[in-house]
Amino acid sequence: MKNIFSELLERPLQNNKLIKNRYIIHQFIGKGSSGLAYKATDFKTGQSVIIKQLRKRKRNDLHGIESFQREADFLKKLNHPSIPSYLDAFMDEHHRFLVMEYIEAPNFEELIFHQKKEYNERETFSVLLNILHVVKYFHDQKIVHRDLRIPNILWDGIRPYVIDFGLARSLDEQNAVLPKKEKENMLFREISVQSDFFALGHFVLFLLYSQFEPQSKKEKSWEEELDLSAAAKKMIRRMLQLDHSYESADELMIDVESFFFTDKGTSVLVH
Ligand SMILES: Nc1ncnc2c1ncn2[C@@H]1O[C@H](COP(=O)(O)OP(=O)(O)OP(=O)(O)O)[C@@H](O)[C@H]1O
Repeated sequence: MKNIFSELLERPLQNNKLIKNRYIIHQFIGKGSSGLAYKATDFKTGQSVIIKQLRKRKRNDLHGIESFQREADFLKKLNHPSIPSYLDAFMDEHHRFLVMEYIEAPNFEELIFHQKKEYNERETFSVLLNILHVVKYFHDQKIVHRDLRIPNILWDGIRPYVIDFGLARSLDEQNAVLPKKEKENMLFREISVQSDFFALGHFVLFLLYSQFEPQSKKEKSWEEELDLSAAAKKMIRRMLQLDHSYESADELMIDVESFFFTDKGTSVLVH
């Protein structure tokens, strides 16, 4: 009960509030499972930033603090134009905060469901290839994201951006004991590169379904509903681990690249 009330009473910080004598809050963006997010300006540098604030109910919870800390550590370690740069982390008497570069781009949830963008097969796999360059970068650093869902991938029309490393883990922790709720969702949450490909399989299906218009009320599988090339089906089946799974981002990238040399996929390569 206490948690429900403290959650309801957890009011976001007010616009124009100054924190750490440095950051001015402009806009409350939303509440996620672990924190509240704000758009702000660092008035020392003039830069737009995102400030994440650990939720009240998580601030004494070891898992909550650890995952907040992990996200800060991974962002510090990663240095890539498609991943927000780590800027700062600090505590005041009530809260923990993480500050990162603000990325001006809509996410795929916004693009598909609000802007009603549609993606055909070639466009979908072109977007995927661009994302795989980023995924390869962090997999090479032995980091798996474990939450590559449409709200966590942003797109400015040229470049993808991967945000929210709150569930990311190091591949060195492959034998770590996962919380029970993560165990129930092993294909998404396993500490392995395959869990990121599994999530990307679902990501690809979200993009492909943007063009889909149901012909009947009968529920069918994606393979029956979508009119896909054999190459596309094969890649998605492997990402979803219905057939033997991909071992690395390189292996998947080779398949995506060769898809563009088949009839269906001429030259929409954007890097
Ligand atoms: N670097 C960034 N640039 C722009 N917007 C961002 C950035 N990081 C986060 N956001 C925005 O803030 C929202 C919340 O951030 P994030 O997903 O990292 O928080 P979370 O608490 O882990 O949320 P969830 O539980 O939904 O995964 C995102 O949906 C996104 O719209």
